[in-house]
Amino acid sequence: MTSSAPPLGADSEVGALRTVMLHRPGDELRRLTPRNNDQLLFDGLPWVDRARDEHDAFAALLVSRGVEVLLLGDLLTETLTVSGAARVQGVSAAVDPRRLGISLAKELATYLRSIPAPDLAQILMAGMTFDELPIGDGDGVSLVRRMHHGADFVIEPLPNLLFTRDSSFWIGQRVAITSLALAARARETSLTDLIYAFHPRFLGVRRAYESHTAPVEGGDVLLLAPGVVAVGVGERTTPAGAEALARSLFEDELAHTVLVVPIAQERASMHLDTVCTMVDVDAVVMYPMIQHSLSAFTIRREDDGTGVVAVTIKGAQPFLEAAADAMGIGKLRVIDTGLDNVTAEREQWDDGNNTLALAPGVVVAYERNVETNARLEASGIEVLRIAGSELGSGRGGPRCMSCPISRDQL
Ligand SMILES: NC(=O)NCCC[C@H](N)C(=O)O
Repeated sequence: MTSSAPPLGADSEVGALRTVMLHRPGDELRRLTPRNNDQLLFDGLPWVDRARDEHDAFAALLVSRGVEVLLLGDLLTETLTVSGAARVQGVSAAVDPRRLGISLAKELATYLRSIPAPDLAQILMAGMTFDELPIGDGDGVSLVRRMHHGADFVIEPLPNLLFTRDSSFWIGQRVAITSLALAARARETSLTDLIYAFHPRFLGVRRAYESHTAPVEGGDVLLLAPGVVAVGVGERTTPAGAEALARSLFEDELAHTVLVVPIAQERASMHLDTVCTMVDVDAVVMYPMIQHSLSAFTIRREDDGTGVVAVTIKGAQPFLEAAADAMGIGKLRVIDTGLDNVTAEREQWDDGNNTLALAPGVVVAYERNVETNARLEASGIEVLRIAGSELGSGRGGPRCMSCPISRDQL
């Protein structure tokens, strides 16, 4: 780390953002077809060049506001360049003998370990088809090769890498590599794991939620205030994941209170951050349809002075009340996405609630959510608008597309 780099870590969603990890859309998005887009968790087929333009504009906006932008693809290439162990691990997570058979898997793994780092990074992100297999079928006896269609994947692509918030998140000075619930995304964490383990920028960084496997996705984790974390439980993060995360955060003294928040198990609200994000130290933007029904179980770390971590569970009670209590504020202000149900539902679907705070009261939002953005501004929030017509087809907004690596402490 250079001496001028800001300290790593985050204790809130709104402290001034210093460093963020984004993923510039790449060839993994060109893998999407009408036949696989549902399975790969996209609602349509993005126009990739335009998505990249939109993303470049997002990154440029952050840079213009003094934020250091790190790109996942660059970090991965640098990691694979400096570390042989990273290569071995990355390849073994991508090459699956159960799918390819032992001989093809072995041959492919040997080949991949030998290619230049940028090419390997590209394959680990964008995958590979049988047509693209770089090794010949020698004596022509690979049943796997004969029986697969040329367009089938030898290595599945990772189009959802774009949503860097989900595959890792920082809490305190530690990073958590998450455990993604769905097959289409599971391998993403093998890449964030490599980056944080082997990239020189992150040497010495300690882990949170280490070695836990119950599903926890970063989009479900909201750092409400220093020591206070909300965890959504729904389509992705499971009750077991929330419980394990809470215990782990307590043991590492990264939190004293965790609010576990049930959310509808459906695509529109796949993560807590699709219905609620923080826009100021005491304010959230929230989908109005859930404002009065959202509840929370409050789990607290009890310290009896013996060093043994005990927990208490309270609830469920209304989320807004539980949050304000835990944060030690009288009231959590709510800015909602509109009174008209149809507009609110449309803007929630288009990630109106999924804003990224650059500082208290300053957020990045998709321009298309006109009503939500107007309501944010009417409440005194500065809204920096970005285009997202193509980026949005994966159903994620500015918060989903960013993993804050360094924020000023509150
Ligand atoms: N935090 C988020 O809500 N991330 C958006 C993830 C979208 C992605 N297509 C997914 O379904 O996982």
